[in-house]
Amino acid sequence: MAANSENKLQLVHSHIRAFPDFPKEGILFRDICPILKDPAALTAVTDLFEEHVRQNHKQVELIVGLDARGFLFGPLLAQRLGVGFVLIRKKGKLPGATASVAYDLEYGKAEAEVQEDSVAPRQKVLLIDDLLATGGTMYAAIQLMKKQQADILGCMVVIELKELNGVDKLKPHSVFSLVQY
Ligand SMILES: O=P(O)(O)OC[C@H]1O[C@H](OP(=O)(O)OP(=O)(O)O)[C@H](O)[C@@H]1O
Ligand SMILES: Nc1ncnc2[nH]cnc12
Repeated sequence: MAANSENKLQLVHSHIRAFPDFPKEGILFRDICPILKDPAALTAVTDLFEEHVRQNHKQVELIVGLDARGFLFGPLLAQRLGVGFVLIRKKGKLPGATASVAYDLEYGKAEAEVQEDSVAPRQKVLLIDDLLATGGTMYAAIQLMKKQQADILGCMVVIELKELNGVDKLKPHSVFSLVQY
């Protein structure tokens, strides 16, 4: 990896905090708020995602972000790439006709929705979120994109919690992560 990219990764890494027992006992919560507070760190995240997409997924047509923290990184990346951004939201937040799917979280249960007219059949999409834990949220997003008959190019996250094996749940789809724990 180029020295420049390595420096950017270190900058991102140094802007992630860990909070034990949040939101429940036994969960080590990885907090990305310091990244958002430092423009250099947020630019580094966007640069690294952009570099990955330009090298591996030139054909991308839409960035699809997951509620809520995928919304913090996705639109910045989409704007850089000159493509659109689509929201996958928790149930009950999107107007109009929606498709939905239920899923399990590391610390609970939820239901995800997308507007039916947001992605056209065979559109090439990349999914983005801040963090991959069990992979339940990203798996639900993949199911929603399949319902839309999208062409899923891959998934991207800032943080991957490797011990939870979320990547296995998402196969054969690829997961690109900046920081791994
Ligand atoms: O891989 P998983 O086990 O599914 O967990 C990862 C998801 O959990 C967090 O979101 P959360 O549902 O807490 O919602 P928030 O973004 O609204 O805080 C995180 O931002 C991911 O979306
Ligand atoms: N450990 C964790 N830290 C932050 N967000 C999460 N979402 C699911 N697990 C998480």
